[in-house]
Amino acid sequence: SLTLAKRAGQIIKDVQTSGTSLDIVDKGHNDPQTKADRASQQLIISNLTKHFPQLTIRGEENIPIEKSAATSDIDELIGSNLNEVLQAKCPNEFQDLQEKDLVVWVDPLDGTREFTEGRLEGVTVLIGFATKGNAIGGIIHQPFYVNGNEFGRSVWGLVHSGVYGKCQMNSTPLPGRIVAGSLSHRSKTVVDAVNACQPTEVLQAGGCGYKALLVLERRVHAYVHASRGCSLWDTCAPEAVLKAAGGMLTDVFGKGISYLPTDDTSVKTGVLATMENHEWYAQQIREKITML
Ligand SMILES: Nc1ncnc2c1ncn2[C@@H]1O[C@H](COP(=O)(O)O)[C@@H](OP(=O)(O)O)[C@H]1O
Ligand SMILES: [Mg+2]
Repeated sequence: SLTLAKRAGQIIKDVQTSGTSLDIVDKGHNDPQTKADRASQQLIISNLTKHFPQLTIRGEENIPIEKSAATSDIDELIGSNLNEVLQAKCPNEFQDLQEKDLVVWVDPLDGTREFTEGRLEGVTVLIGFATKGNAIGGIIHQPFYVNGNEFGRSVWGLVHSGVYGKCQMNSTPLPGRIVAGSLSHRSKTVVDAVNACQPTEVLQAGGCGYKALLVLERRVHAYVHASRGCSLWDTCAPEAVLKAAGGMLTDVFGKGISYLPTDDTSVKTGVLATMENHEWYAQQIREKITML
């Protein structure tokens, strides 16, 4: 999956630099899909299915998956990521997990609105793993990340094991109370919930995966999205990565999210993510907001 997330990121970059039409399909209110979303999902799901046919896989895009999209160059690339992956210790409780016990939630391109508008930092590829309804592992790949000579990065985590890849935890305490909120999906309730947290600063940014990285690296104190708009593929990988680092991602009222493979994939009670003081934020929101 790490290999696939990186390769999908390259496909997204290739689409962006090709300068050709993004072939945008409007999936509904403020929910675009581009050819990069479709190609990324084809690649990830066809290859995962080829290697692990018994997995339950749910992807954001409603497209038929073609077996021919699984290519052998992926098999060769997997070797180059094995060392990185094998450094992680698999916790005892997951050692007996079988393919059929896992549900994989795939967001092939999180932050599509930002992608179409050229705000590329917020674009991520998200692959999350759940068992018995709980998020246990996840990859957040950020194809347009730039840091010196580094272009693109993957951050991944396994609950009770740790967080791996390229992330830089801010070690100095962050002043004030900085709350990250949506840039492209703002309603009165979304704004009210952010304000309920008494922010000293609000950072509007695109993408659920990107905002989870802001929380993880302690560039914001909390990510709050009081909307019914996020889906399980948006939150599974971010939740697993944050939990692996000792943080939390729940609905805005502080209640856990179930990742069982139901037909209804929307996270109807919003998203709250923090590394500390999670319950305080949930309490502030509960006092001001009763329903979304
Ligand atoms: N009100 C809403 N309507 C539609 N989609 C929403 C939404 N709120 C959040 N989302 C989805 O949640 C993800 C993060 O949103 P945001 O950037 O506003 O934080 C985006 O995923 P995708 O880009 O994968 O479609 C977006 O589509
Ligand atoms: Mg998404």
